[in-house]
Amino acid sequence: MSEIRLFISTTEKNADAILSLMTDAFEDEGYAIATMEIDEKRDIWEASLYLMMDEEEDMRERFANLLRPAFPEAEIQREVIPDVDWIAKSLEGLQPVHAGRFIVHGSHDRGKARAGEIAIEIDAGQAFGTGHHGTTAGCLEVIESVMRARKIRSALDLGTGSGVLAIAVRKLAAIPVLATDIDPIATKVARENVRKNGIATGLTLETAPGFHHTAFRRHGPFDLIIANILARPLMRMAPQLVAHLAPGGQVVLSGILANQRWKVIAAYNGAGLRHVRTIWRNGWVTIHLDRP
Ligand SMILES: C[S@@+](CC[C@H](N)C(=O)[O-])C[C@H]1O[C@@H](n2cnc3c(N)ncnc32)[C@H](O)[C@@H]1O
Repeated sequence: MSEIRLFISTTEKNADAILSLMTDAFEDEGYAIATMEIDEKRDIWEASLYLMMDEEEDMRERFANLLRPAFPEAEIQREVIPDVDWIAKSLEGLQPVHAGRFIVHGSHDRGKARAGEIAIEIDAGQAFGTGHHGTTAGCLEVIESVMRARKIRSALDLGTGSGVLAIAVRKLAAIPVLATDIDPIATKVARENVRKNGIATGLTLETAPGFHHTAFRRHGPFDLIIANILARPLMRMAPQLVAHLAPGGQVVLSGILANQRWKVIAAYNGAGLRHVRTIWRNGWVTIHLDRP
């Protein structure tokens, strides 16, 4: 058995319809994953279907039959994904990651930032958030664009993990940032990373589940709330999260799979927010919403 990728270049207009066709047709088979990868700068949208199967088997015809009625021009490409060398992969995982203007790196890669890049030093520890995951990278990109376009005076990073996103906000602007995590190990790791990044003041770390801590009332309401958790808890906490958002505030949510995004957006629309933009990174989406 090998991993095969069938993929098709498309446009923003057709992306949703193609992804839905793929998910509906193949998801019950258990071995297929449909994802959308987007290169926004070059406006390239690529819908991919990953399948585990014999290398000789070719599903292109079945895939083409599915797409042809709506997309007769669609050209399906196929590649065999080489077996993963996990040692090489784990070393690759230690390489610096570029997301927007940020470069997230370990201590061994200090000084690798190029002119204009903002360096964040995170050593892989027991907390999530080295920048390699599509959710973290997506958040970093959206945070940068939100903070470039709007005046943000305070921020909350809920589910801070390694502290990477809170550190990113603080590196963009000298504003007060509250960063919380349900996991005390994460807040300990984050504290160490905050120190390593030379942030001595203005970033408060607390261990708290959801919004259960007096710090939220003390520091809020916030102009920017970032939460990279998962779709279900994000949907559950929509009313509370919005209650801590200042008028005109901005929200960045991640930890959401492509096919869960409409439910998350609906939950936040119901709580009074407006959808601004969604970006895809490695099969995960990051959503930007605001309070009109
Ligand atoms: C996917 S990690 C994100 C880490 C980091 N913010 C990033 O973007 O890389 C999610 C973090 O949220 C924390 N978390 C999960 N549920 C939470 C909750 N209800 N309240 C606070 N933190 C939570 C987890 O412990 C974990 O550290």
